[in-house]
Amino acid sequence: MTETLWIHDSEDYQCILEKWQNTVDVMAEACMSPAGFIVQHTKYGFMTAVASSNAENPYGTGTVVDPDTNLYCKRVVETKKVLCVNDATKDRYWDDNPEIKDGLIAYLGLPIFWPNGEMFGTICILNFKSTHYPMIFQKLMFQFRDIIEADLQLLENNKLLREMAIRDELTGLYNRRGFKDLAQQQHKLACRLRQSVGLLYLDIDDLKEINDQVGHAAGDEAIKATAKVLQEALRSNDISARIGGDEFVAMVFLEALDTMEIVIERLERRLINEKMTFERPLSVSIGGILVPEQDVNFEKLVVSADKKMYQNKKSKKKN
Ligand SMILES: Nc1nc2c(ncn2[C@@H]2O[C@H](COP(=O)(O)OP(=O)(O)OP(=O)(O)O)[C@@H](O)[C@H]2O)c(=O)[nH]1
Repeated sequence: MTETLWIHDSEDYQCILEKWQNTVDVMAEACMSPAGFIVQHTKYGFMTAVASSNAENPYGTGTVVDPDTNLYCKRVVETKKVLCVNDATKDRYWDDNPEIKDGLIAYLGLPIFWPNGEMFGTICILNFKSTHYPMIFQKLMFQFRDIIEADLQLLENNKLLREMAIRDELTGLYNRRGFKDLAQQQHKLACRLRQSVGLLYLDIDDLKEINDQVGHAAGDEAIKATAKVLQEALRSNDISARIGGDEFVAMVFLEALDTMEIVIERLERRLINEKMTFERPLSVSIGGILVPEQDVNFEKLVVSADKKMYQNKKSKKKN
């Protein structure tokens, strides 16, 4: 959740930033402050996610400051507590604070937390003159902080729900819906780049037998092991999904020297060598087809790849 990404770079947060702008403007006006901010903190530093739009505010939205800079907000992030500075020029601690150089000598700020309790950043107001902030300002800012944290919770919940709709719970791979959406997008990109694309269909051999003879947990282990091999053996831009009980698909982007046979052989080698806790090698049948450039119907392509897989499974059973 708290990956070190700026919320500014995430599409999910664009809708909320507009609302936060109004919040910060109202907060600055109500607290008679020339500069109010919501600041995000990541390992890359501090960013003014939103800056109040007062004409005299020296810092605009999107200003990034190095993580080691002795900002007022840095102190809030370190202590995870409210910070009230009436006049920073009277305290040597702030000698190297760059905000003083810009005239902002008074500060009132509170920490903001992500829903999982990690630090998000701060909400704060600053002033050009020595200021004794009345308690009502602090109360007001706590209220605004609660609104911001509720927004973060809502957005993270939405992200989680969206993620759950496209992911398979057991393996963490995409499910059928997630695969279809992403594969369609990536296929278009590959066509533009004139890159060949393959579609693989994988089906675990005799999973019913494993379930019946060794137990359902062993069956689950075989499914998870197959998913792990797909994740590890394919490239990061290839797309893997579990689309049924013991059925998987993968869209692979073939590099110049790769052929689909080479990719399939690599997968087969990795699968057979995968260590299981039960006395049986992991055996998976694979079928692959090349994806045409035009008019792609993924449902039909998956059926074709499935047929190819089935031929391979039949020929294995004969041997
Ligand atoms: N352990 C476990 N088993 C599952 C899961 N989903 C489906 N299965 C089982 O997977 C088995 C698949 O059986 P089949 O389709 O007959 O395939 P198979 O036994 O692998 O036989 P072949 O495909 O012919 O090699 C069924 O018994 C399902 O109950 C799951 O999430 N966990």
